Amino acid sequence: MQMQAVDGEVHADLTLDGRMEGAPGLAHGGAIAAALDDLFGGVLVLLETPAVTARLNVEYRLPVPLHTPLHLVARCTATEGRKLHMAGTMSAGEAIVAEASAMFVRVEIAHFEASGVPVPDAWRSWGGAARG
Ligand SMILES: CCCCCCCCCC(=O)SCCNC(=O)CCNC(=O)[C@H](O)C(C)(C)COP(=O)(O)OP(=O)(O)OC[C@H]1O[C@@H](n2cnc3c(N)ncnc32)[C@H](O)[C@@H]1OP(=O)(O)O
Repeated sequence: MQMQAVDGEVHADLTLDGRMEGAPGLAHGGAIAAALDDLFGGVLVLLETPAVTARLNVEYRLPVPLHTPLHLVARCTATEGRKLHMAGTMSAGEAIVAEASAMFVRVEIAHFEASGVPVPDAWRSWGGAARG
C-alpha cells in the first residue's frame, strides 16, 4: 500500500480485490483491519519511532465493496511513555466505512532484528523503547 505523509497524517489509497473477499462481493473484515494497522505502521515511520501494535480496535460502519477506491487516513493522537495512541479511518467516497483506534508500544530495534531479517538502515538511527 502506497502511503503519503500530509500535515502529520498518513494517507493511502487502496482498492481491495477478490483476494480480500469475505462475504460475496465484499471485503473481509480482517483485510480492513490489516490495512488500517499497516497504515498505523506508516505513522510510526513518519514519527521515526519503532513500535508494535499492542491493541487494535476496528469499528465496521458500512460494508466495504471490492473493486472500489478507498481512502485511508491515520495519525498519532497521543503519546504516553512508551505508548502511542493512533486513530484512523477508511472511506469510500464521502462515507466512512471503518474507523480504527490502536495502542502501539515503543520497542527497541532488536525487537524486529530478532526475526533474522535485516531492518532498513534508517531505523537504527531512531531512538527505541528507552526514548519514551
Ligand atoms: C518504525 C516502523 C515499524 C514498523 C513496524 C510495523 C508494525 C506493524 C504493526 C504490526 O503488525 S506489529 C505486529 C503485531 N504486534 C505484535 O507482534 C506485538 C506483540 N507484543 C509484544 O511484543 C509485547 O507484548 C509488547 C512489545 C507490545 C509489550 O511488551 P513489553 O514487555 O515490551 O512491555 P510491557 O508488557 O511492559 O508493556 C508496556 C506498557 O504497555 C502496556 N501494554 C502492553 N501490551 C498491552 C496490551 N495488549 N493492551 C494494553 N496495554 C498493553 C502495559 O500495560 C505497559 O503499560 P504501563 O507502562 O502503563 O505499565
